[in-house]
Amino acid sequence: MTSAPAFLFDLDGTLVDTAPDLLATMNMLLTRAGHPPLGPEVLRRLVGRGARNLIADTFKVTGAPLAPEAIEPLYADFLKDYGSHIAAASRPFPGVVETLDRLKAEGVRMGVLTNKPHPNAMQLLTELDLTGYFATIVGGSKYPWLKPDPRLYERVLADLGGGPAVMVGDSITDVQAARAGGTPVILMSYGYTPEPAATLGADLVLDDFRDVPAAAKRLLGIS
Ligand SMILES: O=C(O)COP(=O)(O)O
Ligand SMILES: [Mg+2]
Repeated sequence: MTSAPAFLFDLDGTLVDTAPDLLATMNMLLTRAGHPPLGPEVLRRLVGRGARNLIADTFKVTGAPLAPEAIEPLYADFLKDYGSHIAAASRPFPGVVETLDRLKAEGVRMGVLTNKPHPNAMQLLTELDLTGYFATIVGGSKYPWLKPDPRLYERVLADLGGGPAVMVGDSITDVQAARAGGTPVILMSYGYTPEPAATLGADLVLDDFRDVPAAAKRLLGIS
């Protein structure tokens, strides 16, 4: 038995730097529609509220907001294109794999809770050989809710067997989800968010993923 808490990890901007392949897909959709491409810094401000919101926001910042009925066909194109190169350039952030290895060796329960469409999340984690760390993986289209809906958080906590848990993410939806679920939340400073992570109300902001296990234990008062 371990005294460690369970961990719920966000995916994009927390475990994996997905910006390069997301950028390629968004720029394909934009240029095909006759709009200028986005730069990486703009994209990094828009990721985190699911693919449909990413499509709507991406077109909005190019000066060409979409009619609501235009989003669904673009979502279908997004899934197809993104799935064809999802891990071409996307890689785990520094320290992620070694930390997951360590936590797994300690018998810690871990899950992924992401607003990324569920098939994309499964494919990405499979191609990067990361699925084996997680007892549960919940992507944005698995249930009819996105983060920060508390029903989603409850499901994932239940999947992990209850008990103390910590959310590790990069954006405001991660903070709101954890608050609704009553668990502490750590944000990674290198992630995707329009506002600096330090302003989002997390219990702690970390620069290095390797510091997550010790910080989580401190937050929960576990030695
Ligand atoms: O919005 C997305 O597609 C990814 O979001 P995530 O940060 O919840 O993984
Ligand atoms: Mg994120």
